[in-house]
Amino acid sequence: MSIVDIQHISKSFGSKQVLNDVSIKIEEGRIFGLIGQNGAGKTTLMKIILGLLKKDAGDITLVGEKVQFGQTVTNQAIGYLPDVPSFYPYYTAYEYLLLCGEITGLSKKERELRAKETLTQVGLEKNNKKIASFSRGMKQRLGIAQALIHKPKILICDEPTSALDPNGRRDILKILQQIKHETTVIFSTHLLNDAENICDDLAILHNGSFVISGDVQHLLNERRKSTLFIEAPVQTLEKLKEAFPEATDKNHGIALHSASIEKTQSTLFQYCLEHQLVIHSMSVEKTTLDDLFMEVTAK
Ligand SMILES: Nc1ncnc2c1ncn2[C@@H]1O[C@H](COP(=O)(O)OP(=O)(O)OP(=O)(O)O)[C@@H](O)[C@H]1O
Repeated sequence: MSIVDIQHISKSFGSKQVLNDVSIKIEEGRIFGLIGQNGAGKTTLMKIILGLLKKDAGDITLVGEKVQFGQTVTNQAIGYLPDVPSFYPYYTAYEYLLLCGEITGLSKKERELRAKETLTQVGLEKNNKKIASFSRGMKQRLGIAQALIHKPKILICDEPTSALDPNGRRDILKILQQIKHETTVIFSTHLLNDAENICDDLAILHNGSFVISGDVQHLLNERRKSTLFIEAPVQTLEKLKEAFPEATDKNHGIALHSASIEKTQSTLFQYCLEHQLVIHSMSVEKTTLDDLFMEVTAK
């Protein structure tokens, strides 16, 4: 079931058209990656979903309700983590979440419970220090806890990993993966590796339009490459190069290009068996999100 339905959204700033008739349905219980280069319009679209920015045309339906600019009814279903979240530095994480819970209208008992639950979700439950001493990664995790305090159906994160080191990024991606069954995650990024690691679905925004969208694994499988890599002892590689003259050297093995990977794979296996050749590994070159992005944005 789609939890967010974006239909024919357009938005310009002066003469600059940032979004040009974009439509997409976002499915419940999945992680949706909104991918695009800097300035592609990701934040603009997120702000329109949040009712914080006026669209020029189109409609957005969120959990069955139409999003209206300036009205916050639909935001009860959303938790939002801006790209640079700001906090009161002299609070502890727990105190800060109690305050957020109060602003959201939770009762004292509910906010105490939710503050503890969300801190556990983001791995900050044992931290009693003031937020001022937090690393960027800890602040980002606290930002997620704050966005989840009212148990939203959707979490929108704007570039949540962009400013983090590898450990901080890994922590955030892990949290997003853990919560997706309860909270549909929409996150924007230009870090293709992060998107490939955790997104179920994605859409790539380029020149104001979605140039491609869909299930990530499906999109990558559709573009499966036609190169086979073989790693083997030197003697085997030499014999294979004689038998398959089209093979080229690659790293510590050989690469074989073929229109029919399966056929080549089986011919090669057969050849190795017949000649009693040992191979270490045989793999099909993987298409990455980076490859896909380059392909669809080059047009
Ligand atoms: N309030 C505004 N007034 C004028 N131009 C704006 C405004 N907000 C955004 N823009 C322009 O719209 C374009 C898209 O901006 P947006 O912030 O949505 O991109 P983004 O994909 O989120 O980029 P980034 O990854 O750098 O955050 C940019 O060229 C930006 O300068």
